[in-house]
Amino acid sequence: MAPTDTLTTHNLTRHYPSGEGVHNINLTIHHGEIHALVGLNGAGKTTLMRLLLGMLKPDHGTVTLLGHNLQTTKPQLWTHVGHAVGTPPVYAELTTQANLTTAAKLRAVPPHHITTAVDNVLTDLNLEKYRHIRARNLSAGNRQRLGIATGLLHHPQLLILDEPTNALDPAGVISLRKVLLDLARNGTGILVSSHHLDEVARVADRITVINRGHTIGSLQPGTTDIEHEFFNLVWNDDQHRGEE
Ligand SMILES: Nc1ncnc2c1ncn2[C@@H]1O[C@H](COP(=O)(O)OP(=O)(O)OP(=O)(O)O)[C@@H](O)[C@H]1O
Repeated sequence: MAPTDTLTTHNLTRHYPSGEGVHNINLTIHHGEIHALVGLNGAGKTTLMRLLLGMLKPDHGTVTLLGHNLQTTKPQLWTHVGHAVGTPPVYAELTTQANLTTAAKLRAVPPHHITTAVDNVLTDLNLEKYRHIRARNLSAGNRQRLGIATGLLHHPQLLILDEPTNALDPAGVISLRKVLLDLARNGTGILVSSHHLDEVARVADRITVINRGHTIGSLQPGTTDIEHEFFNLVWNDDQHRGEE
């Protein structure tokens, strides 16, 4: 693992009984980069992210996270990692503010900095007017904003977001884009999955394509016809794998 990497994987593999899963994934996320993961429904994006975060155990392969083997790492390491993968980790009965304060404590934000960290993320993700609303009464989009906010309010060194914009309105997409660019500018390595190629192409430094559980190539964020490039890669991979 180079000092510039926040995360590397080596031949990371997890098979489901159906034969699906992810196979021999070698991935790096550098400090300060936004690395996008794109693929069709069922390609393996969530499975891969869950493996990276220790939510699933691999059959083979390793994950090195901030220089530590994921299997043997100490709990303190997680204070440098943020994520929003799966159901937002929010407490339905707590207000937006109380959820964020709790998340800040769990992520070891110094006590004297918690109020500022919470206020900043409420502003950055336009949640200020929902500060005193219980999470169970938030709309789906605002609950997604809150889930993302709990994942990044401690300015982690590594941030992993699965489909963070799927419930967001255009204003939310723009707010999140700015937040991610600011974090990356300050050194956070970010892995973000999305179905929206145009959107990820605006923020990503690198785009990795995953298909049928394999990483099959990368796309250049500035490319004009990026969708065409994407479908070419997927189509060629499908032809190559046939009925495998
Ligand atoms: N717990 C599980 N048991 C068996 N198969 C699973 C399980 N979870 C996922 N799969 C299968 O593994 C494949 C990859 O699923 P995954 O959720 O990782 O894809 P994805 O790229 O995140 O898809 P989407 O874009 O639809 O969210 C799919 O075919 C899915 O049906």
